[in-house]
Amino acid sequence: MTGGPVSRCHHTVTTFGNKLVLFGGIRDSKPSNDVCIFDTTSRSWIVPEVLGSPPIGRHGHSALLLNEERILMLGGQGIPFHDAVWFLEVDTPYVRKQSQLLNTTVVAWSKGIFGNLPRPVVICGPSGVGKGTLINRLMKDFPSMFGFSVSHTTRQPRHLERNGVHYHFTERSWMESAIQEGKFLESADVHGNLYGTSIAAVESVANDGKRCILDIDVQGARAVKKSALDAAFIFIAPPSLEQLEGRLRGRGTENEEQIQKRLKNAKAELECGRDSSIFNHYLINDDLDECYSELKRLLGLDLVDANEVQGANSNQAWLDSIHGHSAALVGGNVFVIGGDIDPNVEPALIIIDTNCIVGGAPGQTTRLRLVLHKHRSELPNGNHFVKTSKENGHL
Ligand SMILES: Nc1nc2c(ncn2[C@@H]2O[C@H](COP(=O)(O)OP(=O)(O)O)[C@@H](O)[C@H]2O)c(=O)[nH]1
Ligand SMILES: Nc1ncnc2c1ncn2[C@@H]1O[C@H](COP(=O)(O)OP(=O)(O)O)[C@@H](O)[C@H]1O
Repeated sequence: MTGGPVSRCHHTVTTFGNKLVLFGGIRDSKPSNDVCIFDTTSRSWIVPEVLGSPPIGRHGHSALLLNEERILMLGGQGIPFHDAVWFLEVDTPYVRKQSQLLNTTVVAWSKGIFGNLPRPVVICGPSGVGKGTLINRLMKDFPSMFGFSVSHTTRQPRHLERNGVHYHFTERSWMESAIQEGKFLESADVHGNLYGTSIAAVESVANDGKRCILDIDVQGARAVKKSALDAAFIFIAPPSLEQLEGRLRGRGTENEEQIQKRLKNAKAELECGRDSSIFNHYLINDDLDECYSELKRLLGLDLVDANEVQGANSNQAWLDSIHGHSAALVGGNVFVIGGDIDPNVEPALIIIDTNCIVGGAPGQTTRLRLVLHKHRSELPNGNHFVKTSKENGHL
């Protein structure tokens, strides 16, 4: 509890049950991204635990509660189109679970995306099967399309492995407390070391508009399957255990004891790979080029020229820097009226459909849909379109 948030202006306040959720505004002359909650029953302020990577600070945005579970934050001065929609989850299953775990009030950020973002890809398979080789090739051929989820691990770095690129190499005690604090999407003991995917790792790839690739073990795959992350699961198997052993030895990164441990674990992993309730696809990495072609086919890349792939959503500017507008919710449609989109562009009417949204924290919220976007000159009766539409009974 505190005496209340620092004074500000151009923020929003949204009602949620008996609480008021305050977000953003100009604070100390800068756009803010903090979240404060006022409990109207106890008349006290709560500073919640905020999960997920937050949006950059904003002011002049609008906020609407959807389905009594998440607040849609829209626009803000100087905020580009691709960053204009964010959701602050206040009572989703994820938030409820994290609140229980952390025994405090929790809210969680999730970025809103128009249309479908390709699903993240989970790649699984025994040590030495060629996962890293295939993923490296994919990242090299399609750098603007894929981003690697950099896991945390307590294992020692190998020669040429770089901290923050291949893994975040970490102390076990640090990682265990971060897991307790809910910062990890999943974590598992693998071959005697702790590995885990942080929520920040997945979000940072998704926030760059890229398709996230996760290289995780079968325990991790099981946990991700149960999470809100709507991923595609691919298992890579070796042609035989003998060839797997040959590749592991050939790589020369493990000692004999570690090789034996990895080969022993490989048998159970290979059985799990056949579990169609987890894995959508099962690939055998015999000939590397063939396996890579098959992987590309599964990911819909077989007809794509690697040189031509660009980032998503680059030319949609209709929500660019919208601020000072008002927004209202009718049947899952967000009606956005007015607002300074650009000093040279007149206010508009925008309708955004939220009925089909999927995903959410930890990760993005996708399938927002633009229903209508009109400039003022295109609306009936110019200046008075709100009044006129009320009279007409529709917007
Ligand atoms: N559950 C989980 N497994 C991971 C994660 N990162 C890597 N792994 C798995 O841990 C295992 C060992 O990885 P690594 O030490 O890099 O050895 P390698 O697979 O032999 O190259 C592999 O099966 C990886 O897929 C993670 O974040 N979570
Ligand atoms: N299809 C293949 N045929 C032969 N060797 C392969 C093949 N795929 C990968 N390799 C080699 O096997 C070793 C292990 O591959 P790696 O990508 O490190 O496996 P993982 O990431 O699954 O542990 C590497 O030396 C790699 O060059």
